Amino acid sequence: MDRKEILRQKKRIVIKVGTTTITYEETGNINLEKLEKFVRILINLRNKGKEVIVVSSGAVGVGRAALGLGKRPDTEAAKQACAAVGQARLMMIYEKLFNEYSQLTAQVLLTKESVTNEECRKNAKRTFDELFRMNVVPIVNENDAISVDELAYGNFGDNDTLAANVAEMVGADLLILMSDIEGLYTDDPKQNPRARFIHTVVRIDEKLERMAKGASSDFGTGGMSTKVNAAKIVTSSGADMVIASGDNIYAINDIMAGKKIGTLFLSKEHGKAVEDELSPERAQFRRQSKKARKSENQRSS
Ligand SMILES: Nc1ncnc2c1ncn2[C@@H]1O[C@H](COP(=O)(O)OP(=O)(O)O)[C@@H](O)[C@H]1O
Ligand SMILES: N[C@@H](CCC(=O)OP(=O)(O)O)C(=O)O
Repeated sequence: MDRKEILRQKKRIVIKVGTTTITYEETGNINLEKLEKFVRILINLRNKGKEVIVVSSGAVGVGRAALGLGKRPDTEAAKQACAAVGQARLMMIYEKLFNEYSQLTAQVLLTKESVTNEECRKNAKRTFDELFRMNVVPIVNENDAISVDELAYGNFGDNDTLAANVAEMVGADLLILMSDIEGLYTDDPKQNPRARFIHTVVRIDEKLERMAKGASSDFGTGGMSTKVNAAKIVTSSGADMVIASGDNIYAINDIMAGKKIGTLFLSKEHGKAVEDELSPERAQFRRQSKKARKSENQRSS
């Protein structure tokens, strides 16, 4: 089971772009050239028959730049006001770019309840299903102007976790996180020059979780720890996940073609298959234990 085999057949894909991918670090303004390329890549994926959902960060950063705030806003109200300004601007630009190719988009702003409350989750899923049926590309973000989960606590709603929850909700088979770094290292390479790159993650354990630290830039939020958290959600739901650098936005095409770009987190099922390929004895032991459990269950029922 190789990367090409796994990635080329993906059908429903969630792609998350971080603030650092779509804005200029020095100014916080939107990188229009990159956003335009990104939109073309998305439309091309649709032309190939794939279904895509975008999870786009950037509301706070873009709002902060638009309002001319030099430093990161330090009150919740200021961050939320930035998000309200920035989200509208961001959507206006996405809308304009998609419109050039007559592709309809939709803004879907979610809150924690959209995922944790069963009724809201059902509604959100129904909306996504309908949007897919209508050939619309949903552009998702957290409803930052009213939600405090992400802005205040930096966990649930950070967009890495949000993207994972959306991928799980819509039954996506692949989540791609475009970041300011090419993937997962054994430690934060910005702090530790001896950190080594990890191409494939077969299984997420505590050791791996400890490697992933927080964000180091002024605009990024979650860092690697929220990405590994996202990988846990996604790989348990049966999908694979890739983290890659948004510096080269065309990397999305290479990922879809199965090239060795970024860090691939294998779904639990694929991870087991790879482990079994590496160790046939282990595969045999697993099969035998499964058989023993089955006959034990049959005896006791
Ligand atoms: N083990 C690690 N491997 C790679 N990057 C890491 C690791 N631990 C922490 N990081 C940091 O995570 C950052 C990426 O996350 P973040 O700043 O939230 O950006 P984005 O939202 O664009 O993905 C990297 O720039 C890096 O400094
Ligand atoms: N929802 C927030 C961004 C949250 C977030 O996770 O940001 P990032 O680390 O840039 O992906 C916004 O749109 O500004």
